This record gives sequence, C-alpha cells and structure tokens, in this order.
Amino acid sequence: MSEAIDVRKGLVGVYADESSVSKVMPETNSLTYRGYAVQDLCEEASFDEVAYLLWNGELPNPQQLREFQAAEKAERALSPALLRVLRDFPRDAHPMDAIRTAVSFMGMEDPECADISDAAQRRKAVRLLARIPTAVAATNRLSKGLDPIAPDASLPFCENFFHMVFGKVPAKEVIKAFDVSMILYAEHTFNASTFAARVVTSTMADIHGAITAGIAALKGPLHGGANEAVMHMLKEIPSPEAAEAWLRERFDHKALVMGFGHRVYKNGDSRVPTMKKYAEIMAEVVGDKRWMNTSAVLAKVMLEEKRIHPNLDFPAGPAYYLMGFDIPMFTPIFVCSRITGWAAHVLEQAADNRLIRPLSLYNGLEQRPVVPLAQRG
Ligand SMILES: CC(=O)SCCNC(=O)CCNC(=O)[C@H](O)C(C)(C)COP(=O)(O)OP(=O)(O)OC[C@H]1O[C@@H](n2cnc3c(N)ncnc32)[C@H](O)[C@@H]1OP(=O)(O)O
Ligand SMILES: O=C([O-])CC(=O)C(=O)O
Repeated sequence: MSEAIDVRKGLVGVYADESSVSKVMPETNSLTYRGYAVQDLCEEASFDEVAYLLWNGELPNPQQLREFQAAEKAERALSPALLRVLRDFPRDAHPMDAIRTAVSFMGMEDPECADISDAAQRRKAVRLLARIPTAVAATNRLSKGLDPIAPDASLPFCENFFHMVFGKVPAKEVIKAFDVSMILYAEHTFNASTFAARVVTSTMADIHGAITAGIAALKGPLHGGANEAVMHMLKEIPSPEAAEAWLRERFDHKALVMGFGHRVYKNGDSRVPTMKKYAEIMAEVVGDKRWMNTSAVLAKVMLEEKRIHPNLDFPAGPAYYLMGFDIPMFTPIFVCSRITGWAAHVLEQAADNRLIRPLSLYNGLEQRPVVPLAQRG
C-alpha cells in the first residue's frame, strides 16, 4: 500500500528554503532584518540604510551610505518613453496595474536586462529602488489630470517622494512616520510576493520579471492590497461609536475583516506597535483622531470575539490616509518599500539556485480515450 501523501494547501508550515535576510519569530512577536530588531532599525536608521542592510548584510558606514544614496539619486528619472506610456494608461487603471506594467517596461529599456550576474542584478535593483517611486508618483498625478513632477536629486528618498506626489515636503514628523512605514514594509521572509519573485528567479529569469511577479502578487487583498481595503473599511464605518455594531454585522456574514490575521503571527504582528505609534503621531499632527479611535474599537472586539490580532496593514492604512495619500496609492507605496526585500531575496535565490518546482497530487479523472470531434455529442 502506498504511503499517505502529505499535501500542504497554501504551503502552510512548509520550509521552502533557507534564508539569512530576515527572521520572523511568532513565538515572541518579533522580526529581525539581518539580525537587527525591526523596531530598533525604525528608531536608529533610515529606510535607505535598511535597503543597504538588506542587500549587503551589514549597515552602511557614513561613506558607504553617501555612495548608496548618490547612486539612488542619480537613477530616479523616468525615460521619456516610459513617461509617454504612463500618460497613455487608462485614467481609471489601478495604480498597482500601472506600476506592474511600468516595471515590466523598465526591464525592456534596461541595457542590462538580460544580464543576471550578481553585479548587474544589484545595479538594476538600485535603478528599481530609485525609479519605482517616480513611476508611482507620476501615475497618481496623471490619474488626476496633473502633470508628473520630476524627481529632485537634492532631496533624500522620502522627502523626494512627497515632493513628486504633492509638490512640497511636509513636516519632519510626517517624513519620520513615512520612513518608519517604509522600514516596516521592507521585508518579511517568504510571504506570497517574495516567494513569487523567488520562483521567477529560480528559472534564471531577470530581476525585472521577478519584481513584476512580486507586484502582481502583492496587489491581492489577502496580501498588500489589504492596506487599501482597511481604509475603505474605516471610511464605511460612520463613527467610532458605530464600529462595534458594524463589526458584529460582518461577523454575522462571516466576512473577512481586512487588516486582521496573519499566516505566521497568530498572537500579534511584530510591526504593529511601531506602526500604530506613528499612525497616532500622524493623527495628532493632522488633528483627526477618528480613524485611530475606530481602529481601536475594531481591534478590541476582534481580539475579544475572534482572538485575531491586527497585521501591519491595519495601522499603515490610516497612517497613509492621514499623510494625505489617495487610497489607491497605498499598495504602490508598499511596492516602493518591498522592492528592497524582494531584491534581497532575488540575489539570495540566484546565489544558491535550484529551480522551485513542487508537486501536485492529481485528483482529476482517470486516464480515458479521446473521442474524435465528430463523435462527441
Ligand atoms: C502585509 C500582509 O500581507 S499582512 C496580511 C494582509 N491581509 C489581510 O489583512 C486580509 C485579511 N486576513 C486574511 O484573509 C487572513 O488572515 C490571511 C490571508 C492574512 C491569513 O490566512 P491564513 O493563514 O490562511 O489564516 P486562516 O484562514 O487559517 O485563519 C484562521 C481562522 O481565522 C479566520 N480569519 C483569519 N483572518 C481573518 C480576518 N481577517 N477576518 C475574519 N476572520 C479571519 C479564518 O476565517 C479562519 O477561520 P476558520 O478556522 O473558522 O476557518
Ligand atoms: O508575511 C506575510 O505573509 C505577509 C506580510 O506580513 C508581509 O509580506 O509583510
């Protein structure tokens, strides 16, 4: 008799490979990037330092950081051809579809597109880190009938993003909250989008293909798309006082509550306390506590009734809203950050590659004869 085959739907609990990029420790609700606690990185480092860390394994010294920042700043501009393509996208296209297509186009334009050597992939990763925010900001402005704003190489990464979206740089508290969100979103082991990028890389395809796949996977509401869904949900709830009744109605319909639950963390997402702190700072800065008050009611009732904790998308959604971003930009902003984690995994996968190709347990019909077309009723 053959042994029972262990099918792990959703690959739950499966270790697909080893990785030294980050470590999720659900037993202590903690997360480290290359050995550093993520909340320490949020307080002591900037997003570009974290990008350097993820790609190089160590935090940069001041000289290394200056060189890394200079390389990123030099690559921010989009080509005239890409800008023309962005202008031709349907006005109502979802920005995630636009950015996925833009990254694919960047691949065709890149002179090193097909070169999958480690050195070339690293250079292309810098170009993607630099250009994706430009494409996200341009897409947002074009969707509103506004002209894109060119990147400003005199501005740091986060300041430049606000400049390209709004034409101005906000207060330092807002920049800090945004920078923290970028650090928290940067990397999270073998999540669905990172795994998609690794699968593509395992075929020896190029980094633009891997990142395009990552973006496609991130869009879904069970993954990165949840940060947009959270804000739509918060806006549907008339007031914090109405939140509990609204939620109980969702329970009656057995509906998913967006921004809650996680495949790995079952007792709380390591990143939530830090993001919540900065979302609350944003609520103070803007003078609007409604979203955080509504969020607090939802989190309390979800925990009491379902024992389910919020994930990072839950505080990130209102934080981005309070920063003034349009809701369809939230997941593209996640892309601007996660390009760092995806690229780190592309490099790691390629450095010790084996084609990723699992098995499926067939449960269809037994083999049968093909009936010629004329005899089929
Ligand atoms: C950055 C990120 O990608 S974080 C994730 C963002 N995604 C979301 O916020 C979407 C909402 N959450 C979910 O859909 C899920 O929690 C996921 C997809 C994140 C994780 O899914 P899984 O690991 O497969 O969790 P699983 O489905 O086993 O959940 C266990 C139970 O909790 C329930 N549950 C989990 N999350 C939620 C939720 N958000 N709302 C209501 N019920 C939930 C499930 O329905 C399931 O109930 P059951 O045992 O009665 O069937
Ligand atoms: O780890 C996951 O499955 C999803 C997640 O939180 C992330 O990608 O940041």
